Amino acid sequence: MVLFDQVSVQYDTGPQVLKDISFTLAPGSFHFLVGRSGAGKSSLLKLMYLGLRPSSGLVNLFGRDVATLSRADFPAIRRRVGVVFQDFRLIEHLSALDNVALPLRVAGVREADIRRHCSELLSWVGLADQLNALPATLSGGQQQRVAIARAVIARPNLLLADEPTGNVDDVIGLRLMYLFEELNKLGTTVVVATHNDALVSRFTHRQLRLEQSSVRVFDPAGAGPGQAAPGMGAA
Ligand SMILES: Nc1ncnc2c1ncn2[C@@H]1O[C@H](COP(=O)(O)OP(=O)(O)OP(=O)(O)O)[C@@H](O)[C@H]1O
Repeated sequence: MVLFDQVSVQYDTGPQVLKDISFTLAPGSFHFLVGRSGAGKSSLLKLMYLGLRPSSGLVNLFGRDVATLSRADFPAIRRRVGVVFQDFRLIEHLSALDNVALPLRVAGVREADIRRHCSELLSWVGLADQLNALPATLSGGQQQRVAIARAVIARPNLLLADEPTGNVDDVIGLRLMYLFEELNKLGTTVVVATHNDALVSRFTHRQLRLEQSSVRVFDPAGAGPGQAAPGMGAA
């Protein structure tokens, strides 16, 4: 599903943000991505949704080496990836429902089905009364839930969530995690980047730990720290 081999990232003339990172994500796996602020979590996620090219090394998504992809290949890959951005990136002139509907409209789903699916999911995340609200009229936590609903509505193969519980209270945070777990049970590979150690410790999912530009795979359910190498550890 995802393979990184000796991947490094450097922005312009700055220091290396990620250095020789190698890991694999097996289809259907669930990982937390943890590390202090500035450790490179968002950069690593960007590599997985074609938002950034590695400075060196190999990134393989869905069996394709991203270095060999042309711009024309991007939309098909991106349709398979749901992203919850740290800053939400909702379309300001569209209602909550129409923001969530975007991936389904791109996929050509029937309008009646779109309205039904989107209202059901928005109700499930506690926004039944805000279907027609514009993003600017919603709180940060409500906008975050709209962003999450938009990322999961089309059941992506890969879900990447950047601090998806950063703006909500613990109860809603847990509910959103359960939503990700449900999606994972249906086959979606999930990566959740978070600072929230308390949340991470409630689950036994594997962790990609970013420290000093390197990644280490930790399996709380297993024998302890593992090595991060292609074809093992996170698979
Ligand atoms: N577009 C960019 N240009 C230059 N430097 C960047 C850019 N994006 C990120 N960086 C730098 O790369 C490093 C890693 O940033 P990144 O956002 O990936 O970390 P993070 O772990 O997601 O942080 P946070 O938890 O605070 O969101 C930081 O030092 C940041 O300043």
